[in-house]
Amino acid sequence: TCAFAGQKKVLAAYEEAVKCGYSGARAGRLHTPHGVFDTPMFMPVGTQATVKAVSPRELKEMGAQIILSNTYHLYLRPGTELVAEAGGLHRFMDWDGGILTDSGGFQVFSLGPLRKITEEGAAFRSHIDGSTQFLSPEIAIKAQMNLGADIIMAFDECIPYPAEYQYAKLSTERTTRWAERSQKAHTRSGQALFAIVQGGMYQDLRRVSANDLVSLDFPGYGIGGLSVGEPKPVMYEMLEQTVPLLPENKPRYLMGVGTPDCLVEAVRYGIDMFDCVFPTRVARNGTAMTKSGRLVVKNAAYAKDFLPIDENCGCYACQNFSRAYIRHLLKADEIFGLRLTTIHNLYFLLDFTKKMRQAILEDRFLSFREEFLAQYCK
Ligand SMILES: CNc1nc2cc3c(=O)[nH]c(N)nc3c(CCN)c2[nH]1
Ligand SMILES: [Zn+2]
Repeated sequence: TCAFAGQKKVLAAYEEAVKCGYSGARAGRLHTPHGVFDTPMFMPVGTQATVKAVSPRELKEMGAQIILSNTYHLYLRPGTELVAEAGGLHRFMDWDGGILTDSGGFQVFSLGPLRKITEEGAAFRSHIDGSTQFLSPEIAIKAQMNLGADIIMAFDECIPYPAEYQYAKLSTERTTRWAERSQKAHTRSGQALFAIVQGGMYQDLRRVSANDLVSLDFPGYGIGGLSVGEPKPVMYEMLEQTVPLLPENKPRYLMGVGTPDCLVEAVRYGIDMFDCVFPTRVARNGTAMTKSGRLVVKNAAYAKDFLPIDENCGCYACQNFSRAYIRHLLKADEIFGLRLTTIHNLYFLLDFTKKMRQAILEDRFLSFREEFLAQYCK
């Protein structure tokens, strides 16, 4: 069922399937124009309209439901009007699953040499050609309407870590005003706009940010400003302060997270959606993810290891190739090597979220979490 909020049909409606006992963990289903998707879910990152080294067919095969693309990059190159002329991002990259675009709020501060932030927006220099650029809530929303993702994000400032209380306070209040401007600029029906909770690492600012954004009534909520170098216990503390204030019948998306241990903790607090470049990025330098931790398949130790990366893994790489073969490819700088480690790492995280969902539905999530954390060395 799709919930209705005000006069707009909420397309990322959230029907909660099961709530698990003591924890806030829940298994839900997310309704979008491109399908109904299961949560908890991991979203592979396809920053420039491609998940690096894998095809849409392979993504579908490994169970990807929603993938993420970045407005910042596509706005600078090839331009979001061009993508709109091509028929929108789904057509352009031949992906018929769900797409979520980030608003640029993070990339502006983490990529381009930042020029200046004002009430109006953020001026910066393009990391591609150094040209002076400007993003505001209105520009970021227009760009995302051009791209045509199923879920788009409000324009925000990801507060750096550490940050002074006063700066975090002023920035968070501005991000809330930017969320309201994002909402007013968002005129495309059939597309859900999520707000992004900020507040730095300050409990009171996190609560104010969450309450202010909830009163503006969005169909879903991102939790931003985390996984920016803070200690994990601080991230969990911010989740504990924030998640309970968000509506139970709306999706919660923890931005930029993360490793399996962070995922299982965040699901316990009630997070539904995740994205992270980690699995694809470490794959490209020859590191594979397993339930016991990382396996640097490039290491000499695996030169004559004819077993798969993980013999219990159902991915294309583990079903057909050995560690020795993948190590050989990586040492020889063969592109297929990167493809195999990427396929494995994405499959691992997609499968991990599926296993968490199953555990929640069978009301055994807390023991699943215990067993996983006991075996996984960070
Ligand atoms: C890797 N850590 C991380 N923290 C983030 C915070 C925000 C954040 O606070 N705002 C936005 N718009 N994006 C963020 C992202 C990008 C997610 N793909 C983050 N990534
Ligand atoms: Zn595998």
